[in-house]
Amino acid sequence: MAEETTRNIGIMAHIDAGKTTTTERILYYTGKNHRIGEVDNGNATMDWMEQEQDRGITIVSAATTCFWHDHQINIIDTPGHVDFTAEVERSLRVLDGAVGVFCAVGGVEPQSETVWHQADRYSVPRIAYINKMDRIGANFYNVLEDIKTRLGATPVPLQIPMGEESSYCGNIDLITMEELRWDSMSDGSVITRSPIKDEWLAKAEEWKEKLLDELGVYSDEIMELYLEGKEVPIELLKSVIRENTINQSIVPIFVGSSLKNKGVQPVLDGVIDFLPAPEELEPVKAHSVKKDEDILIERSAKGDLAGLVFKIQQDKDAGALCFIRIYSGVLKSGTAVYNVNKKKKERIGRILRMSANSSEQISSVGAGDIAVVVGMKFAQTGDTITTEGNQILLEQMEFPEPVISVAIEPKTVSDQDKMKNALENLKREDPTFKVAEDAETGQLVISGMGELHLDVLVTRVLKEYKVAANVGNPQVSYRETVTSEVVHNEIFEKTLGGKENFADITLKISPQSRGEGNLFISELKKNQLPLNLVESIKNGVEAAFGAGSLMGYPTVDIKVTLVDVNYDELKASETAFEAAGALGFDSAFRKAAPVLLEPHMNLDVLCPADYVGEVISGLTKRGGIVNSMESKIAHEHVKAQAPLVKMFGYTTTLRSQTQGRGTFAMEFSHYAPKE
Ligand SMILES: Nc1nc2c(ncn2[C@@H]2O[C@H](COP(=O)(O)OP(=O)(O)OP(=O)(O)O)[C@@H](O)[C@H]2O)c(=O)[nH]1
Repeated sequence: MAEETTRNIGIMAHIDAGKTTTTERILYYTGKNHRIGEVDNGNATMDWMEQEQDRGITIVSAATTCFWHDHQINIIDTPGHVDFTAEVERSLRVLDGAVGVFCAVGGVEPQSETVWHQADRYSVPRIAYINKMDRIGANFYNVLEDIKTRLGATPVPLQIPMGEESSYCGNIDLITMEELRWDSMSDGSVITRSPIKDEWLAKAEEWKEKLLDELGVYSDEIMELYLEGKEVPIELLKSVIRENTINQSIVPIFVGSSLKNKGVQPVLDGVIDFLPAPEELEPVKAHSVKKDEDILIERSAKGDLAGLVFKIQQDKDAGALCFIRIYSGVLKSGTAVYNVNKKKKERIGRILRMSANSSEQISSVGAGDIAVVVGMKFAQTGDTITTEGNQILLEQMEFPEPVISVAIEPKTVSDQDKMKNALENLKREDPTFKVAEDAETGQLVISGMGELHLDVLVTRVLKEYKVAANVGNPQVSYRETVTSEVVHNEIFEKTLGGKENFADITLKISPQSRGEGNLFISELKKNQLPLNLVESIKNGVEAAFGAGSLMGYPTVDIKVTLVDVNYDELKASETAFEAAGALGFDSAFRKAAPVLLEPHMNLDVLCPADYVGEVISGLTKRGGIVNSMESKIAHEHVKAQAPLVKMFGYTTTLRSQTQGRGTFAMEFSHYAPKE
């Protein structure tokens, strides 16, 4: 299929906005599904993992292909919970456009705000779909306002609903000025288009004017026709909307009720009409390993192969499924490729195109497309796949450090092996998940981005991989740093294998600002010490950065300066200088007034006005600082900061404080000294 007919899109939504229901309808109408899967029955095809069905939420993004009006749409499912940052970021990285799904009752919830802003950072063009128009309390116009004020976006409705709640019966298409109706008793496959009846005419004209007025800002041609009272051709409207959606000036708005099978097909039309095809986008940023310089890669099937592994999913039968986005060239089965990150060659076996519940084997996949390669051995999420001759790295994905951890201990020896395998698989899938061994207790500690993230990981180890294990309570991941400047002299002297090893170095250790990270620099004069030995000291210091001497947590924001050395050519060795670096750092660290840092989180809490007092006092009790409070249409929005350690179990507290009506999002903000 030609490139210009491909769309790689994500569906972004707050939990419960109806992403799964909407995706199901999309797959149904695009003819891939035989029946409509209902989330409530736990048989939705996208939610194929057992655990997702238990929890009723979508946690893992699957890439699913469907076809609509001679276009291929690859849907990259995007989780809506900020605890799954890595999932969100990795899918944003490979999609070219997105559909934001909002609930007509709840509007913009804190988590959709976070995900929306992540998409801003990745410059992803978006259209939005306001779902659940049939629900009691549905208000299309409130959500428009919310999108404007909370997301800072420019919503441009291309459709408006006829009625709301139980009287919601269809949409007015403001582009063609027609009524669109779906038979309530049917599966919604058939749309009846008819001229607008008197009842809706005034409203339709009011919103058409608003549409023209808004688009007139971007097009003199539209503005002139509008001012002269002339008809604006549909093609002109569509091309101006397309251009300004792709450059992210506007967000076209669609509306419907996925559950009632109304309003979904126009969203699919919108994906094709207004979201970009891969080759319309800027060349891709990459780094040439051989030349050590940044380069741009044309998005063409004729170029050298460049693909990004954006997801790994373990399949019980097939093994590792590697989801790869191809940016340039063609990936063919039976050929050898090169994994630049792992510096390993791999053979490409089967290539599959995935639909929600089946897969089709294909022989190749070209630039702009997405496919799954079965059984790659080394690939990990984030790796670049290319040819050996063309060593380039696509822009790397950056993930925040995990802030919470839990100890996990296998019950028997056989569980130990199973757990090793499980953790290894999970690590390949999820780069924000870390495994480490506690230096003191020898216990395995796994870390993640939040309580829910860890909970999901632990449940997968126990249930999916069937490992019997004891699991500790979640712990905050602390960091260690220094608060004063100290100069320290370290002398290393040891006879190893009959040879004297000697190093004498002087290090200055000083605190850096929060977030600056660790740094090693050398202030030695030229020729004071051979460069390989400076490198050895650096290696020693950097290895020691990994564990502070307070409690063994990683250190942050420390600058180490090598200020002097005593070099004895006969006794000097790399081993000695590396050891001196590591030991010198440890001793200097101890002297430089070290402190423990704990993660502080940004919190966004939404709740109805009646509960806001209790919510704020609850946050204050947990050591939170309320930064602002704003009254929104349906709720109060409280922004606060609090130490993560005090926020354990907050989901439950908030639920009981607000009778289930409060929601919150929490994100890492900064590290601060532990009180
Ligand atoms: N009344 C009404 N309910 C809907 C509509 N769409 C979805 N729902 C219901 O809303 C709930 C959440 O829908 P999902 O499709 O699972 O939402 P989601 O955004 O995928 O949620 P997660 O998988 O948790 O992220 C389910 O109970 C759906 O039946 C709608 O148009 N109207």
